[in-house]
Amino acid sequence: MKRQNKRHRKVRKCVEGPNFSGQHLLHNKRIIAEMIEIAEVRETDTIFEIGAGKGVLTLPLAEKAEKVLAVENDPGFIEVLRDKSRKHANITIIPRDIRETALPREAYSVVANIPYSITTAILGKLLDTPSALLQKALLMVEKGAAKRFTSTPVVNARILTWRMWFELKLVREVPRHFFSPPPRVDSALLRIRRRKQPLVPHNQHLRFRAMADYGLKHPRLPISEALLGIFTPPQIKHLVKNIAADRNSPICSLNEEQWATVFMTMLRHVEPFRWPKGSWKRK
Ligand SMILES: C[S@@+](CC[C@H](N)C(=O)[O-])C[C@H]1O[C@@H](n2cnc3c(N)ncnc32)[C@H](O)[C@@H]1O
Repeated sequence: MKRQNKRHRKVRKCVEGPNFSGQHLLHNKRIIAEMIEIAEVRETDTIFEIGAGKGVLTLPLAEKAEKVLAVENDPGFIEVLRDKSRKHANITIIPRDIRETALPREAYSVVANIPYSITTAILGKLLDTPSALLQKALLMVEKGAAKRFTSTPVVNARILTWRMWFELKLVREVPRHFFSPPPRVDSALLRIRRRKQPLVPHNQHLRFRAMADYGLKHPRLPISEALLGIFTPPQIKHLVKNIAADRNSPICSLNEEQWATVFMTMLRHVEPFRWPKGSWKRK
């Protein structure tokens, strides 16, 4: 271990513009064991680990899963990982930036203590395309981010769209002293599960996103005003009755099931030229 750390420091010195971003390594054995347990890793699982660091999660994951694909972009950590995983034929190290790494082409789950500075980019990569092969994920994230992804009412169209296909839950808060060095923010475990029944069909995700962007442009606007460009006033009257909502309530008060009904009603009863056009770009 000492030898590896020395080597790590040595390798770091040779790297141009070292990347220290988000390098808060887990050192608490209890939370590592808990993460593996909450993630419900099975022996047939392919685990995609984002930001493997020195492998504190990688090695126990490899004991449980069929294989682990460990993404890491710090050359020093990659070398430590290579050393440590020598005896584990089921670990593949992917020495790349996660933002430029292709997702697995087989069904996979994610277990990771991710770099917090690119949380939204990582979530977007995993969740923006709902028909992809992601089965479930357990991510260590900043507590504030976990709250934003899981809170109600939903004011963000992208997060609402994810929730049509995935259930997101903050499962536990994690104190700063479980990390070395401790981050400046509190952390939490975010569990993501694919819904057994998606609330709207997968192939409609871009169209749903366009409608969500339109509807949530001003989240506090009354339902009847926020949806007026899509539905006619008589259609809105039927719609609010159908979803048991008050036409004067803010549009952001709708839950995921109500949004699904709004969307399916639009597809069935509104002429396509009135459907909002997607103007969003993937970040
Ligand atoms: C919070 S640390 C977690 C390390 C390890 N999994 C642990 O729990 O101890 C995040 C890791 O992500 C790596 N990382 C940061 N940015 C990355 C990127 N863009 N692509 C891949 N890995 C990245 C860092 O080098 C670091 O090892």
